[in-house]
Amino acid sequence: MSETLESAVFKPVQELAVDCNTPPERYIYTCSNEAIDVNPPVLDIPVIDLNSLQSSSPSADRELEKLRVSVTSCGCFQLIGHGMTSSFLDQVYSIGRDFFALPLQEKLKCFKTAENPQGYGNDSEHSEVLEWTDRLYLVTSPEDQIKFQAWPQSPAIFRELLQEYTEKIKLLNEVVLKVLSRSLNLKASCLLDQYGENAYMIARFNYYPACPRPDLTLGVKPHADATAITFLLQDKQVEGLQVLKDDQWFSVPTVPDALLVNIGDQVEIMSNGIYKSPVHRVVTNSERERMTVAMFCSPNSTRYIEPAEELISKTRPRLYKKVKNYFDVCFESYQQGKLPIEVAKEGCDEH
Ligand SMILES: O=C(O)CCC(=O)C(=O)O
Ligand SMILES: [Fe+2]
Repeated sequence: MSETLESAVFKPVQELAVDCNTPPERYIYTCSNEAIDVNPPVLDIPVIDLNSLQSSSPSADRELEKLRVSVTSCGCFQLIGHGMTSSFLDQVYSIGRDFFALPLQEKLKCFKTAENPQGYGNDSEHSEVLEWTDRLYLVTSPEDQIKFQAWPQSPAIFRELLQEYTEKIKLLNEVVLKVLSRSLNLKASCLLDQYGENAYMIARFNYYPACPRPDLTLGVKPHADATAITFLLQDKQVEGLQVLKDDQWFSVPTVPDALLVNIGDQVEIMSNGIYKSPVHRVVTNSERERMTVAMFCSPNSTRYIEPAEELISKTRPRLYKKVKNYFDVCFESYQQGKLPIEVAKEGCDEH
């Protein structure tokens, strides 16, 4: 490999975790006064069956109501009946697991750079509190944004499988946006029309090595996803995701073959805040590594999104302004030390 400046200072957490008794200072999460609770109560997240939602039987209405309640109360739901087989999801999962099991030299062939943030790496070049995780971050759609040079050559099936998964999630995302519209009493195409064509899809394989002190470090710090929708393929063996609800952390269980569907900031905006993008974080495990595959779906950066007209009224005024390229909003918010959703709210009545 040609060693870049970035890869020279890169410290994979995977390597750090070997023979580590205490995480280095930079990984100690000091941003909260409370200790990290690795075993909070379990969140009762409804399991939504897409087959049942799309059927013409009366159970479809019940399922739609369950979806509405679930998204209103926790901003996410567990989706089954999505049409992807268990063995296909296992294959998607294993291309990530196999990639992180490669020797470092091999993984570094996909190393991200300052010019191209896609690829393998973590945030160890940054100075803030670091997260106990390594990642493989790849734009998978639209085609002209894909940087295949950052995609692993090994395992050999990686590219074909991730592209197949992308196509399946693309279709699933459209269906989910339609059922979310219906659950808000909007016409089925309402959210999808705003979402538009040539949307962005990003795959992020999150690898969390076992950590000697889960009470001191986080796999991912508290955040809300900047997406429209996130689909998360969880680790079947090891849990770690937590969602903040009513100012308390809850752990998210893994449901076999379900995809966890997370409402992102951009659906929060389009729904005029009826659906909230949940704040979540990831805790580590002292015994076992964990890996997840997140698929982030967002409108194309040229697209404007705003609260649906039908959801604005005298009693429920418009809460967010019209925004374009939410990644720019995120950057602006980061510079101002605010949450992106707060920036989307500023001066909304002026637009
Ligand atoms: O790994 C997880 O459980 C969640 C990861 C996550 O929140 C993210 O990638 O945005
Ligand atoms: Fe997230």
